[in-house]
Amino acid sequence: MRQKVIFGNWKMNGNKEGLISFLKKVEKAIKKSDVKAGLALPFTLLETGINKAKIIDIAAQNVHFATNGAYTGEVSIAMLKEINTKYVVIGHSERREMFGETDDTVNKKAIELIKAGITPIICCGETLEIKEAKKTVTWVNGQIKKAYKNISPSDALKTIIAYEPIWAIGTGKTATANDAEIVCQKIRENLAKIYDEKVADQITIQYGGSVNPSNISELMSQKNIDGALVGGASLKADDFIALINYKK
Ligand SMILES: O=C(CO)COP(=O)(O)O
Repeated sequence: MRQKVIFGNWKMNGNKEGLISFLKKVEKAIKKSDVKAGLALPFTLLETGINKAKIIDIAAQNVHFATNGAYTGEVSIAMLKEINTKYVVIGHSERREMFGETDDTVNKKAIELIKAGITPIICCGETLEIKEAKKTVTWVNGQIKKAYKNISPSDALKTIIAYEPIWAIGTGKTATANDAEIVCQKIRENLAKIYDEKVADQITIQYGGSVNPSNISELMSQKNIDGALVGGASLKADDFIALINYKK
């Protein structure tokens, strides 16, 4: 059985003091369970998070695929590795929309992260326009196919996928659990076509988009939804605790 993996994505929020008290409160309250909890933090908070967190895994929200060089403002994989970063979120729709992330850069980042032993959390998801044109599955499967180009089956197992419909991010509109399940199931079928069923069956697929303490249980009860990537609701310790300790 796949383990549930619930990560908060703090986006461009938070500070050191707030993170330290958040971790103290949350780690005390997280019940021993089979849920893996994580937090994707801004670069400046990574080291604090990694040093202070005992249970929660820490992720970066972006990285550059190049080893080093003239990329002003960017951070390399080696830099993240030096501070012991275990996960990096790549291809988030906000990065695709505002910072020029493409399927090609997502693929390059995934390949280099896997080489470095860091788990990429590969984001995909459709706009409202694509959803309304009933092209969600084609779109998302296209993103996945390109993200996994030249990645071997054994390396594919070292990745996580986050399905985040763009129209559901920060809008309060969640995909219904059933709609999210259908897309996640289609992603898994696509992985089975790219690789095989055994590989597809082992890859964690998270859902993201307005996940909160009141809808988490229903989403997590779906067969093909293996966790969540949570923005807004991960910023408050009490909500994050409720998400991790969700009622099964
Ligand atoms: O983008 C998200 C997580 O990466 C989702 O954000 P919200 O949970 O705020 O909708």
